[in-house]
Amino acid sequence: MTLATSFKGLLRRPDLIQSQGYIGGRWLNAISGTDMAHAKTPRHECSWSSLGHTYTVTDPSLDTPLGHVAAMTAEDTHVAIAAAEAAFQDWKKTTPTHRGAILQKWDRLLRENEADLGMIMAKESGKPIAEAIGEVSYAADYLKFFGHEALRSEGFMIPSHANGRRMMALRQPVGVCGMITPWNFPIGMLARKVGPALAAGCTAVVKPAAATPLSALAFAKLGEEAGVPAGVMNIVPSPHESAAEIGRTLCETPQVRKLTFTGSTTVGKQLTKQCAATLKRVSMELGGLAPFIVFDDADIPAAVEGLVQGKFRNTGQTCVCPNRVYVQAGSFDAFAEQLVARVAQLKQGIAHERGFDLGPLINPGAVDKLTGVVAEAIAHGAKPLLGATPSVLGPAYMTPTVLTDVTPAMRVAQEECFGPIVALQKFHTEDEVVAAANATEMGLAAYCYTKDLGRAWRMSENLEAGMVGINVGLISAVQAPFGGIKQSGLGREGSIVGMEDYTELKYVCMGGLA
Ligand SMILES: NC(=O)C1=CN([C@@H]2O[C@H](COP(=O)(O)OP(=O)(O)OC[C@H]3O[C@@H](n4cnc5c(N)ncnc54)[C@H](OP(=O)(O)O)[C@@H]3O)[C@@H](O)[C@H]2O)C=CC1
Ligand SMILES: O=C(O)CCCC(=O)O
Repeated sequence: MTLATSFKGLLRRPDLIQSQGYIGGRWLNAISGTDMAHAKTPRHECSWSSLGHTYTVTDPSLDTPLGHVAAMTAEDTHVAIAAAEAAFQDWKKTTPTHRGAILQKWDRLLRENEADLGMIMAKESGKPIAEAIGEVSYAADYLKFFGHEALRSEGFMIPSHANGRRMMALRQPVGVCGMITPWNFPIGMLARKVGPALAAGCTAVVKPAAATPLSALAFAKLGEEAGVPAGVMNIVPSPHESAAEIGRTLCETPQVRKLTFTGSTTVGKQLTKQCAATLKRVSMELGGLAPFIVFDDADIPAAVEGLVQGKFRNTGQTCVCPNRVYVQAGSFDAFAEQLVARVAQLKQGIAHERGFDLGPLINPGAVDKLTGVVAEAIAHGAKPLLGATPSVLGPAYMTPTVLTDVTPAMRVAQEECFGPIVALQKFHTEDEVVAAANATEMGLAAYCYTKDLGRAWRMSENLEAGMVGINVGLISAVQAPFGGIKQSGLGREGSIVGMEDYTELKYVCMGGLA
């Protein structure tokens, strides 16, 4: 199966499908690399050809291969870093207006091609097509927002401590930035990192997730058309087997001055350690275990709807998805009943076909892992109100599942469950639920439904999370600072602070003045 055949008739612009990496403004095959024919993961099986190493990208909806993409390695990454370092010398000298205009054009190109980009994303990631197109628009919003923010990266004057001196702080770009992005938001997370980096005058080397290189390469293709100069953004697609060596290269190469990562906490910690040797700046957007708390005084139908929107976004594969649902005893039964009725209405099917709310998970392995978590919960006393049965749709599908009688010790309440599982726990008092919600090392998002204004403020202040939704289940927005506390991450992306991590503040003291 070739990429051209897989996408035949599905795209207005078939040229958005790129199978080569993008380095120094050129579309390149993998240099060569190790012989990956013996790679352990059959889903990313690699092959050798005159075109260089390639690996297979899969459609999780149909469980079929889509085609082959360049299997780049550390060797290609070094070339990309050198290209980014060379490009930085000119890019940092361009005006913010110039950089902003390129980002604005890129924003427009993303919107013009949203149907094609959505299709590419739906095919390789299994994200339902309407949601995938929504993500393209979300990504474009980041480019637009940081296109404007480029003009606002201001330093400041400092009142001098001595006559004849002037003191100021300049904002300057950090330099080459390494970026490692996940499969669950294949374009959104790229735009959230590349937008502020380029706006600040930095250059980038991106390692997209193995499962979703096509979205990243199509994004780069439109960046090229928008006028992003050669070497300013480089994309190094690779199979999972090369992730560790590429990650280490980005972390340990001194010319890379910053690393930004979105993904699991385990990998984030490893990358942070690897960055220590060169004392690199790091931004980490890691796993969540979000509590979703419903008080008796809440609008129960609104809370049910908020939970369904938040939990089932991207078929439950979002770091801010509610993971532990706490409902107060007085409304527990009504909430559970309404929830089950609502979840039963969700339609699941082939991601690139219209009309489905849920798609497959990223791969059959993810289904196996979550099936084990659900089975363990049931073995320890949890009761399925819905689902918990194998899907007939294919190996990467998981039936939407609602469990009750969940206890804090169960894995379903302890581990980030990237899938369509709702785990219900009952609580009695505000103090009890705040303690339970905070009893974790994770602190990304938290949600609370209540009509009591005092309680809304207390919960906003007492929940240990980087982001809190009160009476709302979807909180992501380009204007909002996105990020976690505790072991959910370091730094904030998006919003008016989103460029700070890509700039250095340089203090200048000028003496000998009258
Ligand atoms: N916070 C979030 O938004 C996300 C959280 N997760 C959580 O992590 C779980 C596992 O998902 P998974 O995709 O494996 O997440 P990972 O953290 O493994 O993957 C995220 C990114 O990191 C890369 N990566 C993997 N291993 C290394 C490494 N040793 N060094 C450098 N980069 C590496 C991946 O590349 P490659 O794809 O080639 O392996 C991908 O680009 C999910 O079930 C979910 O719980 C996952 C994705 C996003
Ligand atoms: O799950 C993630 O990796 C990021 C969440 C996307 C968003 O809500 O902005």
